[in-house]
Amino acid sequence: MSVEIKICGLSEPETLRAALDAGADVVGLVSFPKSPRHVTLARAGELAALARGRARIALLTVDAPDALLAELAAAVRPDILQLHGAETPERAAELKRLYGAEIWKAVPVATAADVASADAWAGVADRVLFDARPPKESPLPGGNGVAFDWSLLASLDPRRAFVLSGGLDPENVAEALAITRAPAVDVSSGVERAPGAKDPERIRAFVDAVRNG
Ligand SMILES: O=C(O)c1ccccc1NCC(=O)[C@H](O)[C@H](O)COP(=O)(O)O
Repeated sequence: MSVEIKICGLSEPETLRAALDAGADVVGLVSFPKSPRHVTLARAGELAALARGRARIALLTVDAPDALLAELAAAVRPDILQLHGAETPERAAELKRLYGAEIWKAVPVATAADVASADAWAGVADRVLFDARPPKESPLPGGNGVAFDWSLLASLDPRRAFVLSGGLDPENVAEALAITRAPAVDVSSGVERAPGAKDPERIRAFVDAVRNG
């Protein structure tokens, strides 16, 4: 089966189109004001309208309050809610009920125990997204362009619905897939020319590296 590709942190129509044209399966919109990839409510709605029907849309939030989530969900109509904060399984289940979207829960990984902690999300998260632990000085819980030790995932059942994330790029994704046999990959910094500025050429190179090694 082909590996699912998510390009995250798209914030401009031009680069969103590049991701869609390259064949991304999922496009991610970040609502987190400290992020260089943050999109306003209006921009999120505009980008979602461009993507709808061509790729699934992931809305990424970090402990967003109810009122903001309701506004974002109305504007974006996300297929996926990707949670990067301290959400509990109960909160995630509530959001799934409210918005009828898949839940992808980011789990930061540095050790085997971190990977095992993902079991707490069984039956609640449709996917666990294994991401690197953010560097101490980073204001961002994700999107830091940092990889973790991929061998920590090597014994996971590839039939399990997980997403490999963190520090992937066109140059390393084939090796990451060979080690983890991940059914899906997620990238942000690795397809940028500067923080928040996606590079269409690197987006195409990433998709090509996943599809063709
Ligand atoms: O991308 C951001 O700026 C961001 C901000 C706040 C929470 C999460 C964020 N990104 C999460 C993602 O889904 C990234 O794609 C994932 O962490 C991988 O990022 P990268 O290592 O830069 O490829």
